[in-house]
Amino acid sequence: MAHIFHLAPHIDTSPNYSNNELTSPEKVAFPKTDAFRSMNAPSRFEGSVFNLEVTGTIPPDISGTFYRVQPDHRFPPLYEDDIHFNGDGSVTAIRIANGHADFQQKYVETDRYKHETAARRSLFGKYRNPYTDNESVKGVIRTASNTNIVFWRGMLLAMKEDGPPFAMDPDTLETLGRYDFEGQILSPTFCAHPKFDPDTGEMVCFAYECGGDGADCGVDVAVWTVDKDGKKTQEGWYKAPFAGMIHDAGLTENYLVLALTPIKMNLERLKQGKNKFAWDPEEDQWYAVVPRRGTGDPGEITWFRGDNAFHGHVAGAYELASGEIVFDLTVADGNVFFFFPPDKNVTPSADSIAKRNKLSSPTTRWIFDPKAKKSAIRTPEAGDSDVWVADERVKPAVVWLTNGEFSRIDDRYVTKPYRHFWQAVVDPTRPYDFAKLGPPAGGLFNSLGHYTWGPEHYHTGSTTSSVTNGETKKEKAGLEDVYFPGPTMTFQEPTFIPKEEGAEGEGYLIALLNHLDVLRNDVLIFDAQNLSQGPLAVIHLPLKLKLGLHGNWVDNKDIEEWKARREATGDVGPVKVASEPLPWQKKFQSGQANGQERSF
Ligand SMILES: C=Cc1ccc(O)c(OC)c1
Ligand SMILES: [Fe+2]
Repeated sequence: MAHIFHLAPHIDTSPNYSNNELTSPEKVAFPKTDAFRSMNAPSRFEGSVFNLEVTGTIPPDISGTFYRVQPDHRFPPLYEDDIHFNGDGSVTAIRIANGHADFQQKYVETDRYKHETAARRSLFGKYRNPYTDNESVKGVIRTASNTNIVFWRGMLLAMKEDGPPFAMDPDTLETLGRYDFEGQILSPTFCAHPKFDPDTGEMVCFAYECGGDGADCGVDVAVWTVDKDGKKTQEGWYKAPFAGMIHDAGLTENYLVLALTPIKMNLERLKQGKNKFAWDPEEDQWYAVVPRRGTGDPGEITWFRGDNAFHGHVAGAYELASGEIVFDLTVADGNVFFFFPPDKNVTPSADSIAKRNKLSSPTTRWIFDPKAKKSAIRTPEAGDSDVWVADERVKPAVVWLTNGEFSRIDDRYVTKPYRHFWQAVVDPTRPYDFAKLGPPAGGLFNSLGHYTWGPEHYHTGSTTSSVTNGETKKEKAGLEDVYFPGPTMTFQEPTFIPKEEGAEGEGYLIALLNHLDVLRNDVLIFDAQNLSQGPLAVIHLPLKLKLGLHGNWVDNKDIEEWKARREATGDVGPVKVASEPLPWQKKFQSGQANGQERSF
């Protein structure tokens, strides 16, 4: 009898691509590339699993939900060489109470999702490149909402920096709609890393490439504060020195620090249907110190520049009594985004060989003086707008060779001196079963680390003098507590679960574990200050998720309190989603749009 694969050989052998482009929308074979292999093979699962299997004991005082988001392409991409970051946002909820855990997962129903569902195929093309889209979706918000999922005033916001957030119901994961802060924020782009001030309840957020239709490769940057009652209280519009990526930020009592990474957009390249970003190995890494209560005057920002490097994620940030800002993040010494190599038209001399596996990514401490002497410069990209740059280039104050990424802290210490941080760690000295597994999808994050800054780096309120010395200290700057699970496993980003009324760092750490051999995930829970003893509980998922980006823990008390406030009879009432197209869409509809000419 003929085997099904002989009757329908295309399932196995014929990818539905020719010349890199999708040929037939009816077939559903995904590319056979690394972006869709191993842990990142398409999953597309939506649903729930009640009462997950557990080994060990989930501490009974844990009561809340771990929300996280992953890119997970719903359909084969229009281009065979598509990247993981272009996948549709799929949100996972691990709900924990009384020692039990339940699982739910659902896609964010963005405008992109709705159009592609109706067509049963991909319509949006390359990562952040509308010139590669199907004609039928010109003028549609293209964000996949796949990078972060945060809890804000009783709703979940699914975020990606290329578009506005989408609001979801924390209980059902139903998508409520696009969220525009009740008409207060109408920018075409937003951020995936808003910061929450634990003292004031404010959300401080930002956007880049936000001056046009969200795809103009421009230098506009905006910063907003929304107070705890949802009212926008501050807005400042600025120009960056060049059109680069601003992915993460740090918040102190008085400043937002933005990290501008030398990975650059280019409109000509975009119009040619090519990559949005290209690594520029000849450009500096930049930081903008922006006052939280600023107005948009270019002189109120101080830009700091240091030697070329690639920013990872921010651990903590705070101000010293001297007024200087301590800003900690991982900084890699080369292009982490190997899929955005240098553009030969921009940097002809660049060495384009991907050397990601050799990158070093230490936790790097900078000390910025907001009162540093600065001068106005002009750049071709910023045109006739002044960019105020500190006269002295910056060097790291401390370089701690932690070799990880996805730094997290106890979020109650955002804006404050902190001692503890956690990372997904790359430990190349540990065994990895390469023969069986091939290259590790997403990177060799084979360990989880807990780091405690030593006494000389922990700045209690009494620190008054400048700690800038111009000399970079390369050192083990504190205690290292690392857990390695075995040669067939990697971790995703960890998230801290605070103990009620606990001191800084007192609580648990939750993280997804990837089993690369059997392609399945577990959720591990650790004593946050003793990772090396191993997990307290292993929650077994019966399926493989994808490699996600970011997640956050939400206490059940907050979920319940806001649920009551969001009832029709509650003091706040139901979430009000956007009711009108964004300004750039209205312009597009009236025919004045920046041209997105390319058609398919
Ligand atoms: C660093 C992560 C990062 C930056 C930009 C993105 O669009 C993204 O999508 C998942 C992820
Ligand atoms: Fe991020």
